[in-house]
Amino acid sequence: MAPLQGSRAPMEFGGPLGAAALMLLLPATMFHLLLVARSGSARLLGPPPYLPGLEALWSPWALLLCLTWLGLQAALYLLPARKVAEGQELKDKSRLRYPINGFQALVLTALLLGLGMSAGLPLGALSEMLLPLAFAATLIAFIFSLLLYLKSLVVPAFALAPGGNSGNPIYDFFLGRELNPRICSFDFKYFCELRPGLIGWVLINLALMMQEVELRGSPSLAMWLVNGFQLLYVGDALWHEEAVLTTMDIIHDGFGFMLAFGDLAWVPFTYSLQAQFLLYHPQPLGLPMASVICLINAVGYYIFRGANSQKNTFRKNPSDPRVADLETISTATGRQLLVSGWWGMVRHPNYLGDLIMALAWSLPCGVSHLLPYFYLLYFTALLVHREARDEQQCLQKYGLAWHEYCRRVPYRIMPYIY
Ligand SMILES: NC(=O)C1=CN([C@@H]2O[C@H](COP(=O)(O)OP(=O)(O)OC[C@H]3O[C@@H](n4cnc5c(N)ncnc54)[C@H](OP(=O)(O)O)[C@@H]3O)[C@@H](O)[C@H]2O)C=CC1
Ligand SMILES: CC(C)CCC[C@@H](C)[C@H]1CC=C2C3=C(CC[C@@]21C)[C@@]1(C)CC[C@H](O)C(C)(C)[C@@H]1CC3
Repeated sequence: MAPLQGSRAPMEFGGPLGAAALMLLLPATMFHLLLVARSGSARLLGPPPYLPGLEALWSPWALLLCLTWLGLQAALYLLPARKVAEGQELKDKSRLRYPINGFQALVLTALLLGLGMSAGLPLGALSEMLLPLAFAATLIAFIFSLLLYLKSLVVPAFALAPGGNSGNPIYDFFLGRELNPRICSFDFKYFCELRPGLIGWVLINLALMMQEVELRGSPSLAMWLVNGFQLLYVGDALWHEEAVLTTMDIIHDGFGFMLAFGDLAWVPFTYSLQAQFLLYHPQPLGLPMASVICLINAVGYYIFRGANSQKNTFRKNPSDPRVADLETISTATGRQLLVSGWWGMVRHPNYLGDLIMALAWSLPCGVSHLLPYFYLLYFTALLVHREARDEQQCLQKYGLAWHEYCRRVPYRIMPYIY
């Protein structure tokens, strides 16, 4: 068994008790949302319309479909990539290599789907199977996390994540012990973060749109907007796939239940909530309002992409002409921090852009219900918490220089507010 790390990171998420509560609460919330979205009243805060029995949740076909989907995405991951990128330096000074072919996987999935649909594949029927599919995905996430936990017990100490090896099995199962679990060159965390869940999300959105066509003859403008905005977000993530290698999830967090469930179940089945809502609660949307919503999404995307690209370009090559003129602070690690451009506006401009987009994804659903705004509420909480975790890590990495950055750029996410 791998020894525990010398210096243990402080526990997050409320320790073992918080982790245990989240492991129950997250799947329960996901099923609540799935049930409520199709109910007449669609009340986010009310009780679910009914409690489904096992026969409504369990379907071997749904399990088979989920496993086939994972198999297809794994096969696409293994196809030759246009580029192989190196990750950040690890504790043993090595760097892992990652295939950059996520966008190719999206395009090939779309082509296969197009072929399937022209051969009569009833994609809309997927929208009737969301409950058993979500159940199967949750089951897979639990079993997968257990296997990951067992695997982590036999890896050397340097392969463990800084946060997920507290010695408490519940906490470590939740957060993930091993930083980069792999079999040969197949990296499970990197694969799950970007492929099955994100592509699954847009697939579910499309299925809901097809079902709307079946029911009402044509897709509504609101459904078009939600599908379009979220496809742009997923396409962007896969186009800029290499940038995920510098996120907290890849660099810092282990691969445990939180990310396995988040990637495989939470993202596809809760992030598609607006499209689910629209299928059962059609909303009128005029062109002027639709134009305003498109503008909000465009502003959000502009900030999100501008900020993420600026940081990624700077981290790759600080002398790149696109960032060379920006003002910086030097740190004791030899790395620099940007204090002008997007990163001089607030300390997390990318979160601000992401939140503005989240608002634009909910607005097509009107203002009669709180339910489609769940993503915005959850995402605000997630990013506020994530920002605090990142600040803590940056303070540890950069010490005084980070204090100086906070003095120069006092707002975290929203200028003059937070
Ligand atoms: N849709 C979703 O569910 C989610 C989306 N996201 C999105 O993912 C993206 C990535 O987010 P995340 O990984 O949390 O964090 P960031 O991309 O914001 O990365 C934070 C890191 O950036 C570096 N950094 C911070 N400040 C500066 C600066 N001034 N100059 C240069 N480098 C700096 C630090 O790392 P270092 O110095 O070591 O480089 C810091 O740890 C965001 O756009 C976020 O909105 C995130 C979570 C969920
Ligand atoms: C369910 C729990 C409360 C928490 C689970 C969190 C995960 C769902 C998210 C953690 C970080 C994520 C990122 C993206 C999706 C959601 C998760 C996995 C991301 C891939 C979305 C697309 C973006 O462009 C991105 C920057 C690549 C994102 C990276 C972080």
